[in-house]
Amino acid sequence: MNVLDIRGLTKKFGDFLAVDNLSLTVREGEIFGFLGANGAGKSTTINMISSLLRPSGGEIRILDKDIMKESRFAKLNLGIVPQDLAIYEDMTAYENVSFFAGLYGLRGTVLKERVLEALEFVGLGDKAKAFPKTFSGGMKRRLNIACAIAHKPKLIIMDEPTVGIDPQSRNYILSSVRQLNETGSTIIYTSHYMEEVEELCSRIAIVDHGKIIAEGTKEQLKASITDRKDIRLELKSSGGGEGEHLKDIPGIRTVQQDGQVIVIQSDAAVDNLNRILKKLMDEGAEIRSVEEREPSLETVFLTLTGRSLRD
Ligand SMILES: Nc1ncnc2c1ncn2[C@@H]1O[C@H](COP(=O)(O)OP(=O)(O)OP(=O)(O)O)[C@@H](O)[C@H]1O
Repeated sequence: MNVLDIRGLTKKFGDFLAVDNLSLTVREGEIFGFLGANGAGKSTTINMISSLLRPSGGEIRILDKDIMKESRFAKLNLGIVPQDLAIYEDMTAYENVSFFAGLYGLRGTVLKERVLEALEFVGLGDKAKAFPKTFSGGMKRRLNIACAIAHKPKLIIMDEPTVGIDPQSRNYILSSVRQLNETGSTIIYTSHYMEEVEELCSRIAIVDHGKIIAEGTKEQLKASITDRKDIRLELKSSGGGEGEHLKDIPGIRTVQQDGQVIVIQSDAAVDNLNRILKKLMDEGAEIRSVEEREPSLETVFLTLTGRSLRD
């Protein structure tokens, strides 16, 4: 079954077309990656799915029901974790979750139980009476998630839920996403961290200038890029900057160096490995290992959009 069906969605701001005839289907049980560089149109699309913005054209269906015609049904079945924290500092953690659960339609004892359950789920069970102003950034992000899930929605949209938090909270959030998915929620996930998307998502859509320009599993997206390859080199030691010397070798598109590891994106058709190795050795570098591999998701993104996901 399709949890989300978007057909021909369009949003104009004056003359500017922020979302341009976008169509997308998300199936039950997926963790679906929704990727785009800054300004690509992700938030505008998400705001239309959550009825915060009115589309200029097109149709959005949640569980096969039009969200404009069946707004209560859509509200009950959708949970949104917004990019900007939507929590009230002067209300306790319990009151925050309770407020949102109420908006989503819960009442009475069920509401109380679900709020406590959601707080427990995000690891804030013992902080029900605490105020968010005493929380770390990671705890606030987790509270933001609790607010969106207490009503157990079928579809959860998470808009960059791991921005600006410590690695421990990030891991906690990533495993919560998996757990929510395993217990029956379909997830749409946006992030500027490609590793997260690569690890979590079963299917991915790339949006650029308001349009879907590629969609598929990681494997399908990687296989679609036949004209690029990644070369990964590890040096025995590094004085820094060895990769700089490689940029003018024919076929090389980008060179990224992180300590002893150099990752090169190159045209697949150009046989330049010998020249790369010779240049490094001429500079006195000692090479520990060399590996040619299929393009990473980052390379796929860069090739299709001409931009890096984190620009
Ligand atoms: N209310 C608005 N009025 C005018 N232009 C807008 C409005 N909201 C968004 N835009 C423009 O629409 C485009 C898409 O913006 P959107 O916020 O959807 O991008 P995004 O993909 O979510 O980017 P980010 O990763 O930075 O959140 C941008 O060029 C933005 O400037």
